[in-house]
Amino acid sequence: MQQLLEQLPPSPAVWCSGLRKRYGKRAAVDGVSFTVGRGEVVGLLGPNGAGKTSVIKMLLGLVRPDDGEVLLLGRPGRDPRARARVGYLPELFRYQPWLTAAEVLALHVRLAREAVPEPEQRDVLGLVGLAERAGDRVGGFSKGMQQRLGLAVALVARPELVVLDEPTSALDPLGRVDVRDVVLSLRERGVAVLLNSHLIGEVERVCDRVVILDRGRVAAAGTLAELLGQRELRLRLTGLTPAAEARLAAVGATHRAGQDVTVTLPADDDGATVPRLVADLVGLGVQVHAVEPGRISLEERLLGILREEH
Ligand SMILES: Nc1ncnc2c1ncn2[C@@H]1O[C@H](COP(=O)(O)OP(=O)(O)OP(=O)(O)O)[C@@H](O)[C@H]1O
Repeated sequence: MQQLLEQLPPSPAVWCSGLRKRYGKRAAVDGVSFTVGRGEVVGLLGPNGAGKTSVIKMLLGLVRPDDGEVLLLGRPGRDPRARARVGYLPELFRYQPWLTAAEVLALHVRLAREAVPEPEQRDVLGLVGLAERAGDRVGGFSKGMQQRLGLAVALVARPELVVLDEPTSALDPLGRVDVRDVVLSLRERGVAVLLNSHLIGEVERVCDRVVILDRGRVAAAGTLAELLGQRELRLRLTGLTPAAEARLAAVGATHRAGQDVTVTLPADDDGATVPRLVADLVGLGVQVHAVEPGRISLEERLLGILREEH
């Protein structure tokens, strides 16, 4: 039996099915199902009031769903053994103002019952850019510094799943880049991340998959490639010859308007198509004035999906 269990693929980091929550007459969450695989970074997007925070709170057992099931790391969401392996940065939070940053981390390590040695705790403070403030009381921290500390709290007890609710709302542009790097390094280490953010560019840069909520329901979900569809390449070229035109057509459907040429890139492009095409065009005597990706942005796609729904 044990052997059989070991052969099973690891259960997803998050699995939820049919989640529902009503507040009075209003359905805040109305049948939401999705998964976050191990080591996967999934973005939760949607307009204000779509139900994102309610979903996150139900996943973490902080709000009791009216209906639906949650499994975290293969265990029921309310199981403390599952919760101990989950790092959470809430949307709104306050740490004890009389504690220092290092003391807040030590407290959360104790709460998670994980033996994280002090140097490792200090490294986590360094990771979020608070190394020099470890001994300072949290009461004197700016909002952005509190948010960085919140991120450190979410990371410190070696979680297998990290849930970040608006992790960069108080951060300056540099801080946002730091958070992006943190998320990417979590993914590299096989830690799953569920990220709720209004910053679509941020989601687009770090997420493998996106779940779009609207009025309590999943309006769309998929990988960025699935949601954004086929990619295009826009080129500005002069000196096109029939041979160069044939080379362009070999990549995919082409559309030409004067010097501007649009080519559809193959769905399985491994990143080598564009540099090879440009090198070949130059080799064929074409002058390449501009090359730019023509993929629609996640923001455009999100607005399109939400408009269709309303
Ligand atoms: N404790 C509560 N009592 C009453 N209504 C609530 C409560 N929590 C959430 N709601 C309602 O549920 C709906 C979803 O709220 P939720 O905070 O989950 O949205 P959200 O997508 O996280 O929004 P935002 O992007 O503005 O943070 C809203 O209509 C909100 O008013």
